[in-house]
Amino acid sequence: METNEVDRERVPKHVAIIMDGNGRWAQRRHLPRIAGHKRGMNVVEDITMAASDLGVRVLTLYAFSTENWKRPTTEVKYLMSLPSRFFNKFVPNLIANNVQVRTIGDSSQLPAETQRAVKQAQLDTATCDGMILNFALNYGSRAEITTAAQRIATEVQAGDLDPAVIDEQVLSEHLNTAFLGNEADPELLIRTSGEERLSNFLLWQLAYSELAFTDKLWPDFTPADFRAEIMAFQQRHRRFGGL
Ligand SMILES: CCc1cc(N2CCCCCC2)n2ncc(-c3ccc(F)cc3)c2n1
Repeated sequence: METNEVDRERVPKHVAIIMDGNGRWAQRRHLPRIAGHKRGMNVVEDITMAASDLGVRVLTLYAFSTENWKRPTTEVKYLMSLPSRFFNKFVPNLIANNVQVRTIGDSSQLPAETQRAVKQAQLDTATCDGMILNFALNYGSRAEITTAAQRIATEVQAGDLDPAVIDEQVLSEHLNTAFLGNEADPELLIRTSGEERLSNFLLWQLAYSELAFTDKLWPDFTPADFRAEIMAFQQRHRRFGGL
């Protein structure tokens, strides 16, 4: 049965998004690339509210990859100012909607001001027990898995871990997403701008996820587009009287 409403009983618990197309959006309008990133930041708040309203438990957003350092210095500098801009503008609304901010990735390499803003936002929202808004910052999945392997090997070497007990659960517990427990693996990945690649994002966690690719550029992605992706996900999982 087709429907034009989201079934709130079957909303994916964890949704991950690769927010692509910001530079292209600006170029099509003969604007500087950073105009696309600025617009994209406002879309982050719109989609965060839409996801929270639908009852999504975890929303993971790929904000800055380990590969993004290769971009022009001026663009990286602007990107690194966005967390502060985001929180100055949206923290009151996040708290009003009980949204908790978390991050994954190696934040130690970010500028001090960026780290400060992110740490402050996590402190300000630590008691919120609604949706978790999880920013992937200076994140790379292969680096995450490599670090997990190194940590497991160190525990074995120290005699704290028997190699015989190393299973998928043990590896998951050593990933950045371990704090998400049973909700660490996204049920749905959305990537905007028409690119159909994972780009070193959550490679372990996405093993069984539905992958949705839309041609919409991130700055043009609306709450209605987000709800349409959730409905499409539910259509893929529609029950025909079975389990
Ligand atoms: C650090 C790069 C970056 C880029 C970026 N863009 C640019 C590229 C993607 C589209 C969205 C806008 N956003 N948008 C929000 C944040 C943000 C990150 C952490 C945080 F705790 C709060 C907000 C952000 N961060």
